[in-house]
Amino acid sequence: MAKESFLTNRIKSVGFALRGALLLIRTEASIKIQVFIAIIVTAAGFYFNISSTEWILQILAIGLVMGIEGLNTAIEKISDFVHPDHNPKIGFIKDIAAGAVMLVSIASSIVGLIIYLPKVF
Ligand SMILES: Nc1ncnc2c1ncn2[C@@H]1O[C@H](COP(=O)(O)OP(=O)(O)OP(=O)(O)O)[C@@H](O)[C@H]1O
Repeated sequence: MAKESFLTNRIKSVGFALRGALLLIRTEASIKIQVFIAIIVTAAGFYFNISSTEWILQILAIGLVMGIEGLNTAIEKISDFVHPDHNPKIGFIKDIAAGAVMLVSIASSIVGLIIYLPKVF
């Protein structure tokens, strides 16, 4: 059987990644909240006519939170798959992954406050 071309493989990988992103948004409650916040701050960006630099920082903050949330979800799924029972080590792994989401969420919230507080007050 002929090997698939580099381009075909890349296109397939993009398809798998898109399916993963859609699955994440459809099935995970926390990412739904993050998508909602992303829509609100995007609307705020247009409303307050933020600068290009502010858009770049806002888009990076949104992407970072959602990306880390995706990895956190993947870690939770792997943990539940390899060890479905209660286990302190699994709890520790899940707590660390959740901590990573919290760290980027705090940083992103601070970015949002720095952008919008001076515009509102
Ligand atoms: N198998 C387990 N063994 C020990 N502790 C666990 C286990 N599963 C979950 N926990 C504890 O419960 C917490 C929540 O885990 P869970 O998998 O329910 O994530 P979640 O709250 O659904 O996360 P998210 O809201 O991001 O989907 C973990 O951070 C961990 O402290």
